[in-house]
Amino acid sequence: MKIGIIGCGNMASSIAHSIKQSLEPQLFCYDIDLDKAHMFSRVYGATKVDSEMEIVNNSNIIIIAVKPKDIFDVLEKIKDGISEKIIVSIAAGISISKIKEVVGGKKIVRVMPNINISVQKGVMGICFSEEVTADEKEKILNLFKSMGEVIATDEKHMDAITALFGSGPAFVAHFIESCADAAVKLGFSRQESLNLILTLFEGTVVNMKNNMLTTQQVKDMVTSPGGTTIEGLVEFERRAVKGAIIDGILKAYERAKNIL
Ligand SMILES: NC(=O)C1=CN([C@@H]2O[C@H](COP(=O)(O)OP(=O)(O)OC[C@H]3O[C@@H](n4cnc5c(N)ncnc54)[C@H](O)[C@@H]3O)[C@@H](O)[C@H]2O)C=CC1
Ligand SMILES: O=C(O)[C@@H]1CCC=N1
Repeated sequence: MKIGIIGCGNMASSIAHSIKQSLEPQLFCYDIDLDKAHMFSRVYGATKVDSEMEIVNNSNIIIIAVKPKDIFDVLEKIKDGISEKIIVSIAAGISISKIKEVVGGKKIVRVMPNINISVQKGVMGICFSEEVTADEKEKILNLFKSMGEVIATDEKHMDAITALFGSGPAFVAHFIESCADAAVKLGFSRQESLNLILTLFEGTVVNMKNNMLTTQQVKDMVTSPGGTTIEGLVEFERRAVKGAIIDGILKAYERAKNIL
């Protein structure tokens, strides 16, 4: 499989790291920032090329991993070489029809991954333009399934997937950080706090999954009448923490719908 990557930033690195764990693709890379392309090629064993079009000429699958504001520039540069090749866009909020406005009726795949793909624990949304054949869909689905859980979906759900799962790692990190700050406030060192809180999160997730526990069951098991936990939960409710988290995700969703 020949995979070309245009834009060698955070997501491209997560994708390359993940692909290298399970598959043996031939990787090609290009970035307008030459240092980034150089570093990427060294770390992931990718062949560095000198232009967007060279990526297209060398690859069957072209992953565009630039910021949404830069994608149309890239599409303009490659549109005449795409032909039957598969274009994969991971840009937030950029629809297949917007991409088609530049490149025409080509084989386009829109994917919304998250950084957790680098440890094969991503949650990804994926949708296809009608030009992509059933065989090609299967090939692309298998590629991304090697990086985590894939939701093959109607494009109308992609902005919600962006808010929930694309942005999700940052939201989870924010909650982890809040707990670690509390631990520091209570006298634990910063490093110790982070490690302990990570184990708290990991342990809770594994416990819930292995024992098929609902959130309510966990809360009931932990919360003693008149005890410590209810004090914390009541304060969270008083401060509307749950509402704030839901509103934050909805803000991210609105932004995904209006990214440009
Ligand atoms: N960071 C994340 O967690 C996620 C990001 N995304 C999407 O992935 C895309 C990339 O995001 P990041 O990796 O975070 O950005 P980034 O800023 O880390 O990487 C983008 C790279 O594109 C390069 N670039 C810009 N214009 C270029 C061009 N014309 N040709 C070649 N390279 C060019 C930049 O130099 C940079 O290295 C965005 O569209 C974003 O919406 C999607 C899901 C999650
Ligand atoms: O913040 C962003 O716009 C990108 C899309 C999803 C995660 N990061």
